[in-house]
Amino acid sequence: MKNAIGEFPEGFLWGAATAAYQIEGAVTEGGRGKNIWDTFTHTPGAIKNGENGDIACDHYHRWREDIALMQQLNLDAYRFSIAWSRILPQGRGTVNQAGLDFYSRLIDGLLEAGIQPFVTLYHWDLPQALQDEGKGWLRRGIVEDFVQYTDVVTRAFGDRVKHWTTFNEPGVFTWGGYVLGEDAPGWRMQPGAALTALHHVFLAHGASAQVIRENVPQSQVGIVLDINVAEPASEAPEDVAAALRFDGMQNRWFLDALLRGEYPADMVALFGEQMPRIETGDMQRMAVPLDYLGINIYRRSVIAHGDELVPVNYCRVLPPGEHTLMGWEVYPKCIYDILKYVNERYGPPKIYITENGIALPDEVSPDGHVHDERRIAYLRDHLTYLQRAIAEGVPVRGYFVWTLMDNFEWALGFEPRFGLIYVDHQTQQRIMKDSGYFYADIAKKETAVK
Ligand SMILES: OC[C@H]1NNC[C@@H](O)[C@@H]1O
Repeated sequence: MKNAIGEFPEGFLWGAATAAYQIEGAVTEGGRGKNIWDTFTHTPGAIKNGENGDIACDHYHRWREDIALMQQLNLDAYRFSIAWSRILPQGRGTVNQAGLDFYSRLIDGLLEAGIQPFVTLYHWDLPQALQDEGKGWLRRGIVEDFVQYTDVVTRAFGDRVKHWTTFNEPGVFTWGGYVLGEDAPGWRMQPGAALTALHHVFLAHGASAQVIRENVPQSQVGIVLDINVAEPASEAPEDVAAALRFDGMQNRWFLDALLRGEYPADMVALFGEQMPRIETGDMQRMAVPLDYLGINIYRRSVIAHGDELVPVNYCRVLPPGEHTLMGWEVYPKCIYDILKYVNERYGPPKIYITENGIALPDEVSPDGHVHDERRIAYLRDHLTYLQRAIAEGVPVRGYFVWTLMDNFEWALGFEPRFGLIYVDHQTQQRIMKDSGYFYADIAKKETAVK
């Protein structure tokens, strides 16, 4: 298919992405159980401006309106996550039928609108009961809980949902949750805990993939990683070494484990005593064949030696130039670089860009529109580099903008606006931004030539 950016493969999917806790709200409705982000966002000082996702975009009640907006965007696909605690309020055991019913209606609505559902099983919102019982992902038994959750959901929706992502950005919610303290459950400087949690997440990923394939004929199974090419800030040996360590932590730890069944030796040596307990067969259990790799990419990583974040000892250098509201550099070539990096080293069968977007201080102009020219430029420039990588043979089969509509940006609250659609979080009014119209034109199918 051809559009204003260039030529894309036939069947290329144009999508947008969201996550349950960031958009749904209705945290005490429909039988939903508490999760660790409910707890974390109500912890004083945890979230900027003391904000939380109790209401968020009220998507739980407005999902029909939101599907209509997806149709205006000409979306082929919509990536969203299911809240585990809506399905199993206590994390295991009794199933909440109202939770299944909500997602069933949403999925039917998407299919009626001609939009393919791409489901993420876990986008950070662990049922609080599992955290309380045994520290959540630190308990190896949680793998069985995740298997039960996978089984319930894939039996319920496998007749209509074919694309299943097990986890979104496992590195972010473990490193953020156990080292940086920026994500739930908010622990700090526990790298050993992060690595143990991550090991159990990897095991849960492998076990979940097996269940998905048993329950869903013709399923496509993947995982979503936030990988990022590391560039040394200088040619100084300590910066080059730091960039290699960063590459090991940010990229090879995940790609080697999940695609090759081994942790990278240099990082195993570096982590030493912090390494998780690995039982015989673990590495084979996690490295199940994948139908696709999801890549979330926003920026490049310029890395120098640092005294913090022991033992990886790196710090990010922010180059001059344009930056986003997240403090991230705008560097469109990052999407080309990461795709070439992954394809040349690991050669996954299929790749989706599962998140790419920019946080801006969007405002509604007096004319009632949101003129977000910077987002249009960001999308255009990244898509141009994406098209170049595809033309050079990288098997990218779809692209999802982060995000459909302005939503709850975790520890930063609602201030960073990433959406193609503006949301007034007081009134819940939705306004298509100029970038939404731009993207709708990109995604529009060529009208058949009569
Ligand atoms: O920071 C922007 C996004 N990054 N990936 C995970 C999403 O939940 C975030 O909102």
